[in-house]
Amino acid sequence: MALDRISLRDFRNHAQSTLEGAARMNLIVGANGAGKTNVLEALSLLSPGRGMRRAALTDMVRSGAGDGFAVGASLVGADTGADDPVRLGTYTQGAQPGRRRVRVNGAESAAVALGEWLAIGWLTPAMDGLFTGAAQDRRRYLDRLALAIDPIHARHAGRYETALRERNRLLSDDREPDPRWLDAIEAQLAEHGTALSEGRARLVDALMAEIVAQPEAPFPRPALSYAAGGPLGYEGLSQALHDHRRRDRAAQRTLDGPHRDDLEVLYAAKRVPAARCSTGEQKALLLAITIAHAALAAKGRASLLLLDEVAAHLDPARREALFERLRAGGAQVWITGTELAPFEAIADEAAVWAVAEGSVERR
Ligand SMILES: Nc1ncnc2c1ncn2[C@@H]1O[C@H](COP(=O)(O)OP(=O)(O)OP(=O)(O)O)[C@@H](O)[C@H]1O
Repeated sequence: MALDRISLRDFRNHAQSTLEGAARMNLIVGANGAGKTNVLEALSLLSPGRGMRRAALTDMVRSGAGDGFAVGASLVGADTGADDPVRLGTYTQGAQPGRRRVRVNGAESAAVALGEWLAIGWLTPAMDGLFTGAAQDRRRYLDRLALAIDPIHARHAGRYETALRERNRLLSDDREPDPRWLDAIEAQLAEHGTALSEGRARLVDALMAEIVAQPEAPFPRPALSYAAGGPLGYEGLSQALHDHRRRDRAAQRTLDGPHRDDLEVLYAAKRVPAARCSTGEQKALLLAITIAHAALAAKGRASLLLLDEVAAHLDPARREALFERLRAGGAQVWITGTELAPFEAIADEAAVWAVAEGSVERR
């Protein structure tokens, strides 16, 4: 299962680009600012969520274009019982520029429907600070990985966020909150919060099982653990929320729950937290997680792996090892680079796409 034909209309600097006949390995090559990452970002929108850059939809529309953008792709080899490819598409319209629409086989669908066909993972230079940065980014990262495996995870995350905002609003109000209203909101928090924690913990377990099955060298093996930010289980969480109303009111925010979770990552062999590893080691740990996740995601559904500027920073031995693992995994891979030289080892088996000034040509 893989994408075969991809088209971008009025997306970033691409007026109309079509990639016909994508391979299992795809190299996107071009000068700085050519529009390579834009192709990856367009692909990332074929999953629920805000895409690889978490950008506003209006920023994605090509400057000067009149009526929104469109990204479409056909998925071949899916187990549908028919030979026809599955057509996936997402677009915006000028009349409602802030609304992303999704179509599956021509029928208007919810964004989560994309997740039933495709699991998409990515690694970008913007993620370099993941281990040293804010816990919120690691939670978001965990959720993105989890929703690629189980699209329903996104719904729990959304509902939890909504209920959390509502409880915090009530707690910071000057008036005493209505306890029955709090009961109802806390029931929502406990329900979706429990599903969220369970989804994150399940993901970490599954990732670890995949990681230990991979060879240790030359990428360091990460050890992941899920650090819960509140009591686990419906009863425990709803009781804590109920018992801590007074304290949370003083703090004007909710202090228990999965919005306080974190993902802890160690360089396993050294028992050193990832945040204290070198830049190169951190990148290698992230790559190891990314590859393990793609392998996990490829079970049962088409899996796409988007690697933005990843190869240039690896020494030749690690680069070769990366290609080896990508070959062994089941994901369709998209890698960007400013030149072809670092990819010589896979240039024969890969489709090479040359990008220049927002247009794409097959080499
Ligand atoms: N909405 C938009 N309309 C038109 N052009 C845009 C839009 N958004 C971004 N761009 C342009 O797209 C170009 C950047 O494309 P992209 O990020 O894909 O580059 P790249 O090929 O990955 O480059 P690098 O190698 O430097 O990372 C920039 O020139 C930027 O100004």
